[in-house]
Amino acid sequence: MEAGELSTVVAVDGPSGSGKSSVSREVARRLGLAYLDTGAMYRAATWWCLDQGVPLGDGPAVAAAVRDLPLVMGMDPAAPTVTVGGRDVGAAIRSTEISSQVSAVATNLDARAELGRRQRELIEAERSGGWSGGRGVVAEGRDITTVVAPDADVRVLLTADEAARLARRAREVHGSDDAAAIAATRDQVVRRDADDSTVVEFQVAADGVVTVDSSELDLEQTVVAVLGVVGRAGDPQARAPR
Ligand SMILES: Nc1ncnc2c1ncn2[C@@H]1O[C@H](COP(=O)(O)OP(=O)(O)O)[C@@H](O)[C@H]1O
Ligand SMILES: Nc1ccn([C@H]2C[C@H](O)[C@@H](COP(=O)(O)OP(=O)(O)O)O2)c(=O)n1
Repeated sequence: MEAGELSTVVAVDGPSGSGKSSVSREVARRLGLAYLDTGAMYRAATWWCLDQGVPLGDGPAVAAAVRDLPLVMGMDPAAPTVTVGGRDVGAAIRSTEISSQVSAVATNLDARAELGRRQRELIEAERSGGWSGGRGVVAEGRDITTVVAPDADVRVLLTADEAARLARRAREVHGSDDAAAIAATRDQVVRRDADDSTVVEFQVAADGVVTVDSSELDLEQTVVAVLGVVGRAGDPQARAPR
């Protein structure tokens, strides 16, 4: 039996507010898999550039800073961590300042190449060992099903209509989904996805990627739907030999 044969890699992509992070984390927890939040890596890279005084408009300087990024991702789904240069930045990278500027890193192709390389390394490490001891990983982002891990055992595009995504993010950030909260959230969700879409396709499922639409589902129903996709792929009859 080859090393990694029994491991499972689940790739989840989708737009902002579709539920990628909360659903992927819970799916990983229930299956005993590691959890990799690749968006947190883009956020950490943005935090690092600002911390180092690197102007986000200077593409080559951003790329150089990302190459030197001293990033450690803690992949326990019960308590994921993001550490840069020994500092826990888990809370800082969720600030509105980072959310509004992260696309500058996400649209930098050299930065994408570097972060994608690190993501592949982290995913491969979970196939043979890592936090999961070789059980595998749920990795979520925008280009995991297509660029980072197109050979994943399970590939899911998690979608939700714009109204559902705006309302979820507004409740999360502003504690309300009234008109003012929705308006205040629009930049983070709609503008950022439009910017990010210029470099990576995450609105339409690629060949072989299963779409799960969470617009009418609550969190638990969405977790169950994704577990269902994993279960079908885990069926030896359905799973192609690696
Ligand atoms: N299916 C769902 N129904 C209702 N709320 C959800 C659902 N999925 C996620 N949420 C909530 O919406 C917010 C955004 O979810 P998140 O997982 O951060 O999305 P993403 O990672 O795709 O941006 C969170 O507060 C989360 O609890
Ligand atoms: N694999 C990835 C993951 C995230 N990104 C981009 C998309 C977003 O602008 C940022 C932050 O991603 P994150 O998933 O935290 O964003 P959300 O606010 O949850 O939508 O990074 C990406 O380009 N490729």
